[in-house]
Amino acid sequence: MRILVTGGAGYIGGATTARLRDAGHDVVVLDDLSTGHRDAVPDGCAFVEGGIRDRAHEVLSTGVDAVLHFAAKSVVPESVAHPERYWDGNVGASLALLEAMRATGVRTLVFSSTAAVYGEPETVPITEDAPVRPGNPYGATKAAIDAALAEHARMHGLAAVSLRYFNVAGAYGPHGERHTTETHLIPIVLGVALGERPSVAVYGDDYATPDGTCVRDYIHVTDLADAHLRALEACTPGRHRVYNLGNGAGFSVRDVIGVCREVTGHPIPAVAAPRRPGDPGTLVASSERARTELGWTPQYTGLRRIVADAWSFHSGVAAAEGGRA
Ligand SMILES: NC(=O)c1ccc[n+]([C@@H]2O[C@H](COP(=O)([O-])OP(=O)(O)OC[C@H]3O[C@@H](n4cnc5c(N)ncnc54)[C@H](O)[C@@H]3O)[C@@H](O)[C@H]2O)c1
Ligand SMILES: O=c1ccn([C@@H]2O[C@H](COP(=O)(O)OP(=O)(O)O[C@H]3O[C@H](CO)[C@H](O)[C@H](O)[C@H]3O)[C@@H](O)[C@H]2O)c(=O)[nH]1
Repeated sequence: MRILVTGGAGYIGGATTARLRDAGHDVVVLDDLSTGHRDAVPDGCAFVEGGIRDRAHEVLSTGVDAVLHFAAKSVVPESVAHPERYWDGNVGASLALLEAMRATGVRTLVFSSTAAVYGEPETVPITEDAPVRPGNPYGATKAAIDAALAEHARMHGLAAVSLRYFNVAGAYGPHGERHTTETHLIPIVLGVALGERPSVAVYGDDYATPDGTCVRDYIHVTDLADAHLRALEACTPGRHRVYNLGNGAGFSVRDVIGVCREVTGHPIPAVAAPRRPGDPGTLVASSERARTELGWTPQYTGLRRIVADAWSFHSGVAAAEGGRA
C-alpha cells in the first residue's frame, strides 16, 4: 500500500512509519516539524514538510491508499492553558484532512486517539464502552475527532479506526521519544539517570492505589505500531471502530521509578510533589476487543523491557550529543 502518515516525524508516527516500511509499504510522511524532528523520518520514506491544512490535499492527490493520522498537539497542561490551540490544531486540522480525503477519494483512515477521552474511569480495566468524559481539552479534542470519524463513516462511507492508546513508551530501534516539552514519566525519569535533571517529582502519593501513586498501563511502541498494521487491514467502508490499546497491567509511578533504577543502575532521586491537575488515579486498558477483532497480541509486555528499550534510545542520543559537543 502507499500510505500517508501525518506526524511521521514525531515519536509514535516515526516508529510506526519505520514498521510500515519494514513490512514493505510505501510511506510518505507529512509533518510540519512543530514538535517533530526531520531526522526522525525513517530512511527510505518520502517526506513533505508542511501542515495538514496546507499540503494534505496535494499529497493525497499523488495517489494514496490509506492515511495514518498521528499529527496532533498532545501536551495536556498546554491544552488546559490554551484550549483554542487544541481545538484548532487537532479538531480543525483533522476536519481539513477529512475534507482533503473526500476530495481526493481516499477512504481509509487510522486515527491516534487516547485513553484521555475516558477521564476518571468508573471501573478498570477500561473497555471501549466506558463513558467518554474527558478531563482536559486535549482529551476533549480527541473525543470530538472520534465522533467526527463515526459520522463520516456513516454519511460518507469512510473506513475508519480510532486506536485509543494508553501510555506509550519504549523505542523501535532508533525511533524513541524526544519531545522538546517532555511531560511523560519514563523519559523524565531516564533524564534524571542521564544527569539532565536532578530528580523526578512524584505527582501525588495519596491516590487510592496500592502505594498511593498513580497507576498506568504502559505499552511498547513496537506493539502499538503492529496494531496500526492490523487496524489498516480491518478498516471497512461505512464503519468506524474503536480499540483500546494497552497491556492490561497497571504500574505505579513508584514501580516505574524502581524499574528505571534497576535498568540504569542510577539512584534516581524522587521528590514528593502535589497532584498534577486532571490526573486520574488509575488507567488500565481492556484490549480484549483488539485481541479478538484485530488478532493483536502485544509481544513486549514487561515493564523492564519497555524501560530498557527506552534507555537504549535515550543513552544513545545522549552519547551522540556528547560526541558532537
Ligand atoms: N505519547 C503517548 O503516550 C500518546 C498516548 C495517546 C495518544 N497519543 C497520540 O499519538 C499521536 C502521536 O503522539 P507522539 O507522542 O508521537 O507526539 P509527537 O509530538 O512526537 O508527534 C506529533 C507529530 O505531529 C506533527 N504535527 C502536529 N501538528 C501538525 C499539523 N497540523 N500538520 C502536520 N504535522 C503536525 C508534529 O510536528 C510531530 O512530529 C498524537 O496524536 C497523540 O495525541 C500519544
Ligand atoms: O514528572 C512526572 C511525570 C509524570 N508523573 C506521573 O506519571 C504518570 C504518567 O504520566 P504521563 O505524563 O507519562 O502520562 P499520562 O498518564 O498523564 O498521559 C499519557 O497517557 C494518556 C493516556 O493514558 C494520554 O494519552 C496522554 O496523551 C499521555 O500524555 C501520571 O500519574 C503522572 O502524574 C509524575 O509523577 N512525574
